[in-house]
Amino acid sequence: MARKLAVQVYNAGGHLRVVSTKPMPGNQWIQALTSVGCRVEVCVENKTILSVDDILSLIGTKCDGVIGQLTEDWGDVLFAALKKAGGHAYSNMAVGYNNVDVEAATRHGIAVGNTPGVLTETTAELAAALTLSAARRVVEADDFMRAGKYEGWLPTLFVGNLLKGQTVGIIGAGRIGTAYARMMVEGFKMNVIYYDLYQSTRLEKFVTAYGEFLKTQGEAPVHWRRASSPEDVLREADVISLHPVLDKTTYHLINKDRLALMKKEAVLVNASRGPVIDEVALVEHLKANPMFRVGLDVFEDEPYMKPGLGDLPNAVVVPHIASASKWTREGMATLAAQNVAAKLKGYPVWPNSNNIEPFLDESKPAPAAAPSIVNAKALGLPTGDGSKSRL
Ligand SMILES: NC(=O)c1ccc[n+]([C@@H]2O[C@H](COP(=O)([O-])OP(=O)(O)OC[C@H]3O[C@@H](n4cnc5c(N)ncnc54)[C@H](O)[C@@H]3O)[C@@H](O)[C@H]2O)c1
Ligand SMILES: O=C(O)[C@H](O)CO
Repeated sequence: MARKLAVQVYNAGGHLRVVSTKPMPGNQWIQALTSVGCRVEVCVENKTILSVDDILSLIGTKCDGVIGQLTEDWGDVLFAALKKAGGHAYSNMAVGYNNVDVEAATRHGIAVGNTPGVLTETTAELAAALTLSAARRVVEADDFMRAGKYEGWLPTLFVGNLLKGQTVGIIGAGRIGTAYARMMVEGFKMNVIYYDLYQSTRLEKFVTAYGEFLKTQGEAPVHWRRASSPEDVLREADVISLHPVLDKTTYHLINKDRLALMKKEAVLVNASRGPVIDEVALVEHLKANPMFRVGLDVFEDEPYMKPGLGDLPNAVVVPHIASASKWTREGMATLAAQNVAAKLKGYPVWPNSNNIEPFLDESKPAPAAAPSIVNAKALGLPTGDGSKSRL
């Protein structure tokens, strides 16, 4: 018999029961649910990652919708239980949903939401921070300083890489990859080479226009190139940042053979998902190439690092914090709640998940639509901007 987990209840009399597996920041998300008649139960158990059994006990025998986290295994067992409890809606509080078996959800008629857009710039900024930290050896130098080893300026102390005028490689030039590329182009006048399954005309147009602008300032223009393979990017770029989704096509996209193609002094950044890199191969590569550096926000077996990674001075490692700004995390919670609330109310799905701004504008009521439902088509859900009613 599953253990009962501690929950905090909002709007106890609400007729629709929605569970959030974690407390989430801000109040707007609770408001989005209670204002449409939901009783909201937030799991406050002191346990970082909930098991499937934990979540089964939270779902119980009557549950209309759930907001869950990327650390949880949302597969057939949980969707079957949610369906049996009368549920119709699930939302990840994340844009990535590789922890969700969307086919299983669809089979059980459950809509799956995610939270695109609100975290694009925040995540790209952290990737940029990791790039700078790795290129300029910020963490190594900080450790050295705190250890009382600094005896005075030296011409050879912590020499790193200059970014200006170098080439940045993007693998996965979607929302975040494009935002990161723009930062590196505008900030450091880097040239861009990218690999994606689709053409990123937005990125290409931006780099072309910025190159023209630089020319008017009497500066060298920047250039872009779309590569026909990840190998082209790895061979050519001085900095490579990974921003694809995690699926079968990107699992271990960076492996031993591909690491060997990269420049000896290249910087590799990953703020996508850990399994995009074969982390064992990466540890070996870092050991053999001390001037090769990485900045990692995500790890293959989170919360763990592969043996040896944490001992290497040429790796900067942070605990999956790329979307961790107050505005972004509150916005993610709001979008997740709006996905669930709108589905339970029978509202349509917002037609453009690349523009979710109207859902985050607190000065106006949110559109009566679900911001982003990834299996909307498979479930045959209608799309619409919700102009007929408001959430
Ligand atoms: N570290 C974090 O905290 C954090 C925060 C936000 C997002 N993410 C991760 O970043 C990912 C990207 O988010 P986004 O909003 O930019 O998504 P997006 O859908 O806009 O971009 C993903 C891009 O990956 C491309 N892609 C898919 N398969 C590919 C392949 N085999 N090779 C190359 N490119 C491929 C897609 O065509 C798309 O352009 C998310 O799925 C999530 O896993 C991590
Ligand atoms: O996919 C996501 O949204 C992140 O990993 C958490 O922000």
